[in-house]
Amino acid sequence: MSRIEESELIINPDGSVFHLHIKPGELAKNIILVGDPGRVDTVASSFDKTDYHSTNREFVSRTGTYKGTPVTVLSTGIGTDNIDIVLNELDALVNIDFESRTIKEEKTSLNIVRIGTSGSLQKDLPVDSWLLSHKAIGFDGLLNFYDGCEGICNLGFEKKLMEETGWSERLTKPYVVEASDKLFNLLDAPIVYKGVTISAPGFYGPQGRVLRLPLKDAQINDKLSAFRYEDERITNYEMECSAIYGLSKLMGHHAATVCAIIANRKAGAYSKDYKPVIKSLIQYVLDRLAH
Ligand SMILES: O=P(O)(O)O[C@H]1O[C@H](CO)[C@@H](O)[C@H]1O
Ligand SMILES: O=c1cc[nH]c(=O)[nH]1
Repeated sequence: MSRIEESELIINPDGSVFHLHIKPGELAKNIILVGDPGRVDTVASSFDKTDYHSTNREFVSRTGTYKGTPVTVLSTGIGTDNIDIVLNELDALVNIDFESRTIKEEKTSLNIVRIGTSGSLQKDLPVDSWLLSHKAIGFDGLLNFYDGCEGICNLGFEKKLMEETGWSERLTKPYVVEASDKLFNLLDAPIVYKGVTISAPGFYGPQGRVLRLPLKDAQINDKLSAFRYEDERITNYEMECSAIYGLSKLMGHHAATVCAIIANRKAGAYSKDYKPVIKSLIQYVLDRLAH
């Protein structure tokens, strides 16, 4: 087994991994990812007890138990570039031996649930609802850097999407990846909307928002809302799901994203107060994980 060099897997003097500042053994198998560091204590406040905590940059974590089930909650900050750090370091914590710097023979598979906020692309998908992402479309391009990505992507969906939107050559190629069946089924319920989520590499132009700068394609959101692939439609925008789904699949972890819809882009509406919606979504996810 070849040794991973100091420059490739950076371990801090206290034995924790470079960005997350978490040590092997301090991570639960059930992981909740949130974008906002301020959301971490909203999750951890429901724990029976907290055993470990860490803070570095936007990466804040708490590990404890909820109704006896071990859970780690970790903030990712915004964007799929951060997800590259988070997923690689979470995987390293369980699947690389930090002493010998070698990949472990026996792999651990994590359950990763992202609880986020999102903007709807369909008029009938109201603000303050919950949406579970069956598929994610990465407008960010991150997964395209990893070998084997074609093997886990829906190439037919990608092709039709590029054809129907007149995808510009100047943009990175979109990739389409699925949630883990196991976690999707665990989080599914009649009150939860299901859909296909775009992860955008920005909040404004990349999600079709115009403040002062005009877009290259002013019709992009209309095209995306009208698009259909088999029986599925594109439902919402956020900024992390695609990379979580893609990297989890490549590394052998389970992942699902469930978001509170805080804006309806077609109706021009914004939630009056999304915090209680997120709070009840957190409770819902914790109860499902502890079931
Ligand atoms: O509320 P979070 O989890 O951060 O999710 C959404 O909110 C941020 C943008 O405001 C992006 O991270 C997007 O994905
Ligand atoms: O419209 C929205 C709302 C939340 N998060 C996003 O990325 N987009």
